[in-house]
Amino acid sequence: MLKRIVLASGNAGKLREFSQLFNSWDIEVLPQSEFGVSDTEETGLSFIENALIKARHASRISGLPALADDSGLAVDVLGGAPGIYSARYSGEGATDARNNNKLLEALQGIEEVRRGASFHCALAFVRSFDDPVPLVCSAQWRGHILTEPAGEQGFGYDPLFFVDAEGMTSAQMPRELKNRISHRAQGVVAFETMWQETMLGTDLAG
Ligand SMILES: O=c1nc[nH]c2c1ncn2[C@H]1C[C@H](O)[C@@H](COP(=O)(O)OP(=O)(O)OP(=O)(O)O)O1
Ligand SMILES: [Mg+2]
Repeated sequence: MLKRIVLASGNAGKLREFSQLFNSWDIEVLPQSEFGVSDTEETGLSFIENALIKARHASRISGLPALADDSGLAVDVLGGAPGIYSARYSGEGATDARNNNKLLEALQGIEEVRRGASFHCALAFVRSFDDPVPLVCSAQWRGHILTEPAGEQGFGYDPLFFVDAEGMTSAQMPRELKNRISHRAQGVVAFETMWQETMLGTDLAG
């Protein structure tokens, strides 16, 4: 039996990472665009709520189980901003470049030791749009925000996110490294544990 789930995201950077993160899984993870699912409003007040909203929306339209990622960057000295508003940080027509510029402006004059930040990733999986027992989990990744961008890999805030343990930004990491240690990578590990505890033996997971 073909096991297919919809990946409820329109972000090309995330989709690239998920295709590697789910590479070894015995399921087909297909982007929502293949089912004509477009973005929905992210009205939640937390990463987890927004992940659930996106997963339910994609499942409703595709008729398939769906997995969503809601993620973002929380900067300590900004009280956790931009947080769940990371993608919309620079307002109407926001792009990664504008968001990064706005972040640099917000942190102007702030010394390195006070530039700590975390990437957050919430994952939500629903078997159907009205699934009363979704699988949800989340993970964080610690770093600090540089004063200028470095690196070409990845997406979003990666060029500004310096990971001290690796001595480089997440945009300077080879794809394999980021996909071993990132908030999203850790989230998928947590998700896999829940998946094995609840889904194995069901139709979906075989
Ligand atoms: O590994 C990452 N490296 C760099 N930046 C990242 C990462 N992970 C999330 N981010 C940033 C991008 C975006 O500014 C926001 C996610 O917003 P978020 O609403 O979850 O995603 P999105 O709107 O781009 O696509 P979608 O909602 O269709 O999944 O956090
Ligand atoms: Mg979004």
